[in-house]
Amino acid sequence: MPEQRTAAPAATAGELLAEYRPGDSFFSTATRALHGTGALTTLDRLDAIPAALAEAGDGALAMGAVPFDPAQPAHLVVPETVRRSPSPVRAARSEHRWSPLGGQWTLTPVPAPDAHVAAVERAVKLMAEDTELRKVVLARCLKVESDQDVDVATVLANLLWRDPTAFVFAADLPERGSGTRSLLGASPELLIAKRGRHVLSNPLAGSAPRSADPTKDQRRAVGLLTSAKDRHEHSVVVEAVTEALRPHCRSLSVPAEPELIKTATMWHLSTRVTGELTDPDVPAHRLAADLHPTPAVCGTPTGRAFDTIGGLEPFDRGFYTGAVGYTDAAGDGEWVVTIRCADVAGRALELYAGGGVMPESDPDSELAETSAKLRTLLLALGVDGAA
Ligand SMILES: C=C(O[C@H]1C=CC=C(C(=O)O)[C@@H]1O)C(=O)O
Repeated sequence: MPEQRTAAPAATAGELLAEYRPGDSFFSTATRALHGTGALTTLDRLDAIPAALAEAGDGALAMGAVPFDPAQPAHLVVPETVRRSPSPVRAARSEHRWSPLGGQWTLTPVPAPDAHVAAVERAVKLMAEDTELRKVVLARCLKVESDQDVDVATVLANLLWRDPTAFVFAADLPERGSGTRSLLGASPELLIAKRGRHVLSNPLAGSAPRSADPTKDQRRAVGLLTSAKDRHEHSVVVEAVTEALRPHCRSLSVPAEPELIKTATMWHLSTRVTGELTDPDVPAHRLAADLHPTPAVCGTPTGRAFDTIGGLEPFDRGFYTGAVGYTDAAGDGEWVVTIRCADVAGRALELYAGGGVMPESDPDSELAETSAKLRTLLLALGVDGAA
């Protein structure tokens, strides 16, 4: 295999965005961005990354996406060329504007909103009958079709413009028919970041929609922070993340109380779990695989929740609620939870949003929460419809 080429760094993430073409890989955090073009090789398993990177040179990295179902193939690429931008991505906001996408849109919810409410009711009933089942994350899909090909680069730029501190990504996916297929999103949730000995995971769970009215917005934030149901939902995820990281860490720090974080559309309860690895050679993707799927996207206990989701959701999640990110040749990397995302091919997009269902969940509020979460992508498309 030829070695991966590292292009001269770009001054800004906006410069990288301007070079992005469908089929490329893009990943940005609040402080830096990466753009991969071409493919030296593609891989369908995370554990194939170290051997591929050993052939691709000292500074090489692999990028890509892992589906929700760990038994399904991943789609990872060792790009031919990687270009980085080390500057804060926030700057990208002043560099370009939100751009409209042309075309007429048709929106089809799958399942219909009433059916999602019924699925949540069913999950609540299942948890009442079987108290071992403590949490199930139920999602819905919104099929969005345009009368023209979707301009993937503009959707990506709009996502970054609205949420410059989110983890904004574009990953190439295996084609369904003809043409490229991409996974695009702006996730607020860090599954794992690993640098040398240090690891950070930032589980989120417990949500409230933002409001344009500042007083209402603040009230919702305080309501979330003091909600017993949301704090319970959050603690289940923190517990699972801590348990998955503990065997790898010689020290682990877990704040006792969650804090609030906000995206352009949502408030979330957030906990930053930090640790020091016993073995600094454990690569980032291995930690991601051990953490995935957390109860932020699946439930507790994992196997029971996974089967319940299979019985209640009328679609295959595919790459939604998987993980997306990169690992470099040193084993360092960042993997985020694939939420607030869309699977795009040609004129069609599939948008997804879900929420953690607890024994005390209110089904109508769960539906409203998924509608609010879908707005991340709808705003990037410029679609102003009720989801
Ligand atoms: C599953 C999703 O969100 C997860 C992440 C943050 C908060 C969540 C919640 O409050 O339910 C979910 O666990 C999604 O956005 O589709």
